[in-house]
Amino acid sequence: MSLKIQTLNNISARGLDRLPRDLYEVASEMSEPDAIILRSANMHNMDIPASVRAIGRAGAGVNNIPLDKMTERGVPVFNAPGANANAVKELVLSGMLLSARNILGAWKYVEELTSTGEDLKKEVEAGKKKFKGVELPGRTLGVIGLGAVGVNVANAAQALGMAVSGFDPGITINNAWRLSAGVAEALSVDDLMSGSEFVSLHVPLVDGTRGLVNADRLKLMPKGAVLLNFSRAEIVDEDAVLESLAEGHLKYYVCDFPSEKLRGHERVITLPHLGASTDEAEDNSAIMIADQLRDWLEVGNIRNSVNFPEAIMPPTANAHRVVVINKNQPNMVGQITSALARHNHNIADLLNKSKGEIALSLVDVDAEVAQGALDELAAISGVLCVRYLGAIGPKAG
Ligand SMILES: NC(=O)C1=CN([C@@H]2O[C@H](COP(=O)(O)OP(=O)(O)OC[C@H]3O[C@@H](n4cnc5c(N)ncnc54)[C@H](O)[C@@H]3O)[C@@H](O)[C@H]2O)C=CC1
Ligand SMILES: O=C(O)CCC(=O)C(=O)O
Repeated sequence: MSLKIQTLNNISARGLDRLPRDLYEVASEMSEPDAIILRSANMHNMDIPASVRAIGRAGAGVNNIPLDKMTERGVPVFNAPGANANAVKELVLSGMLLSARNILGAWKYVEELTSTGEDLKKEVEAGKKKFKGVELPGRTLGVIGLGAVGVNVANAAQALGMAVSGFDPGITINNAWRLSAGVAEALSVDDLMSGSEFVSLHVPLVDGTRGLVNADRLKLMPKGAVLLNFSRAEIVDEDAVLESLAEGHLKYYVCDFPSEKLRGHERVITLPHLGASTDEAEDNSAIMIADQLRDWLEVGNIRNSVNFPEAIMPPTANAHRVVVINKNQPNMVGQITSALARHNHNIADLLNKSKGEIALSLVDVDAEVAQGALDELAAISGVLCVRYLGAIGPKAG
């Protein structure tokens, strides 16, 4: 078996090394790939070949991938939850410090001084009053979205002495356990914004979060507040931010998504989508994605898919595995097992899971599966895809 993996962005070599080259061909240009690994490349207008059986996002956000189209085709999309969360947290903390202490303005001031010797020292001392800042302990921070990144940001800010509140109606039990006890629960986005001198956004870009921070909500923030956006550009109404800065209401906008309008503004700090760009985050994300893709392509297991159910079934000794992906509708398992029975196949183990419109069955059959049986499975109405993985398990002793 040889599997072809196409990369659409630079992916850490430590991750790609998890794909053994006797089994995998990995390249940025290839025809008919079995899977695609990417970071921020925009796949929405891409012609995705029919050969693709998986997409792996080496990161968190999947708004650059046509999820609905992939679900309709029966293609799982994976991401790497939490793999880059510490990197983003550290940049958010940097952003808070850059804005609280006016560091970039102060640095620019010094860079532009042309005097020397004693005159330089005098100018330094005379000029520094323009850059007086504030300290973080006691300041209020509101975190919108308490997922992998948001919880890290909230906990770190609290450890620095800030008074932190958070809003996330969909917080997972796991993230609720990770959250420091002192982080207060805001009742709504409006409630959070009206009580926060710093607001940091950590929600995915979906229909419900597009334009989440608008002119009305910016007005709720205290005068002199700082907004940090390391989520996605479209979550914030950029014109409203520029207006609020011009009115002297918002003090700083710190974000990871530059635009023509934002660039050059003295109270906007934009970084080149740098949140996840550390050695550690790039390695973690690529390793996680490579391992998950291997588990899916070779064994049929699904971990951390955003459009497919979690499905993990240890291979049965001496069995041959069939993976069936179908629309989540009644009587599919019955039809799948009947089709196999018609070909005298005995089922050794079976797992069926569903999520939204998609269902997946992992079927371990105790002998090699005939092509006729596979054709019959593929012909069942509602089946989107059938994959025959063959003998994947240990040999019985
Ligand atoms: N700048 C960068 O390089 C990076 C940016 N990101 C962005 O940050 C986002 C969050 O990343 P993670 O924390 O890893 O994702 P996550 O999936 O762990 O957390 C997202 C959280 O947002 C919550 N949420 C969704 N809609 C909400 C709403 N309307 N109000 C409040 N909470 C809401 C969810 O319940 C979830 O707990 C990503 O989707 C991505 O867009 C993530 C990593 C790197
Ligand atoms: O891979 C990157 O550099 C971007 C990371 C990111 O935005 C994400 O993980 O959502």
